[in-house]
Amino acid sequence: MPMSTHVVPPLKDKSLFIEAAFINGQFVQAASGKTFEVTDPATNKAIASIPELTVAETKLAIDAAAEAFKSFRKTLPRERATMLRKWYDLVLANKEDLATLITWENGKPIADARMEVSYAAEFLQWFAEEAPRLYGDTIPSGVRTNRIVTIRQPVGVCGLITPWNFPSAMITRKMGPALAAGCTIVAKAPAETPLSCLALAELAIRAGFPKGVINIITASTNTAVIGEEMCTNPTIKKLSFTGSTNVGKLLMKQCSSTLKKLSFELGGNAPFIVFDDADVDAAVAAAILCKFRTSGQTCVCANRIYVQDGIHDVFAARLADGVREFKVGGGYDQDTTHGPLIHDRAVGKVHEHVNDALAKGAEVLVGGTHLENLGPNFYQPTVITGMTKDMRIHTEETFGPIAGVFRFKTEKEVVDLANDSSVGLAGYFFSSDIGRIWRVAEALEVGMVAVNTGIVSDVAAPFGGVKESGFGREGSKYGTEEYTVIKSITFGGIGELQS
Ligand SMILES: NC(=O)c1ccc[n+]([C@@H]2O[C@H](COP(=O)([O-])OP(=O)(O)OC[C@H]3O[C@@H](n4cnc5c(N)ncnc54)[C@H](O)[C@@H]3O)[C@@H](O)[C@H]2O)c1
Ligand SMILES: O=CCCC(=O)O
Repeated sequence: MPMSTHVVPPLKDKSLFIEAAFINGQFVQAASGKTFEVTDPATNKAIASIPELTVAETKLAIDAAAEAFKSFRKTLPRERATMLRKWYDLVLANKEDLATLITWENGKPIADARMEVSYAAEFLQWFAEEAPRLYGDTIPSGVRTNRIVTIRQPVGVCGLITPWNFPSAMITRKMGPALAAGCTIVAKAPAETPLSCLALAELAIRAGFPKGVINIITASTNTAVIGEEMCTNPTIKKLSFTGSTNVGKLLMKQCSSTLKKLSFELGGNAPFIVFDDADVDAAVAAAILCKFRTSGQTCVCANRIYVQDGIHDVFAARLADGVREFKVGGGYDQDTTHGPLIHDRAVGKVHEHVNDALAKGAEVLVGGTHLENLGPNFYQPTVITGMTKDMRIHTEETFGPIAGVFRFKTEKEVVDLANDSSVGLAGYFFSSDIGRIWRVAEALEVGMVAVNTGIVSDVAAPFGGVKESGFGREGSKYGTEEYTVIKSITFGGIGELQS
């Protein structure tokens, strides 16, 4: 494979820097010779040239996955567990290189990138443990002479599409359960961050996954036509997508022609509620983690921070103090706490949200500026007060480092505000009243509630949303269900004991 002329950061294992797609066990270039550039968000400089594959090459990958499925589906769960476990070990053994690649292509600080690699690896470990536990049921029959059992079988070839914000973890969260179930995979790597996905594929080969079981399609301008192929090709039996709600809706429409099994992990607009009876310091610390993780570019980041009247001013002042401590900079600087946004469109959206709030009467306590002196994609982490529900931050996911603080008076008022959204992924609140904790947790229209903590992400917990945040659950004991189908087997003619 041709090596790039770009300056590769000092990887211990340089073979993990891969500028190729991965089809049927081979790293390949596009037949057309076309490539697209991956850029470093901190500088906008090109860092890699990746093949721009076509629909025809996507079909080859789908066919390879279908061929591989014939034998992979028959592997013992324990054999798949062993491969997943080996892959987990290899990911951890190469943690520093994988983190270096994440920081390079995504921009997040190296400490966060290391945490992402650990998080990504945990999905492989977890599903290595789940593979041998794909249990069925025995079911009492309504017919005296019948007996019913169920078995869970792999759904088949799976199409996986993931975003750039967690270049490693979003892909292992899907590949882990798919492989545990005995499925084979065609994954479309995000155009902004394909390097992590390709390095993981190289480690998967070393872990022993047979050729054709994992295939990685790379493309930028051809993304939409390749997506359409993945949705309409009848050989793909399941599509799992993580990304925006609008793209999710398009893919769902396209998948209807072949009625695929679907999982959609889509956009959020998380409410973060702080009641008067909360521990304010704990709530401020959690809001900082939850809102500004990956510079606000996670689907579960707090988007609307509601603070009750009695503690509003002290909370907002302490939140702003915390944000003033941030050190924004390049991801490889050891003292950087927050890196750049992914690209200029992200910066543009963030700035529009701030300006919209200011024009409607909000006030900036800290931030509100594009830090062009650091690079094209840096935006100062921002705290705004005086937020109201007519502002864009109330209705749209900002996906950036802006903490908009709303004031509220009653429990009912804030639950109504929190639920006034077309999406429902995560919701957070802080309170010390056990009755209120139950009432509010039950009333929030979201897939994941966090009480007195700012982090919901845990491989053991089911991850997913309601409303237009999608459906299906990743991680947890439910994760493999998305990649299996239940078959019932009815045994007849059993009769009475023979004498
Ligand atoms: N619910 C979750 O678990 C979760 C996790 C991470 C991100 N997200 C959401 O993802 C969004 C941010 O990511 P984004 O802006 O890159 O989202 P996006 O929907 O634009 O892109 C997501 C992925 O889909 C691909 N894609 C785009 N158009 C496509 C098409 N027509 N056919 C096939 N693939 C296509 C992109 O290349 C990318 O890899 C946010 O809304 C965020 O909330 C959700
Ligand atoms: O951005 C979405 C996923 C983030 C996470 O799993 O914590």
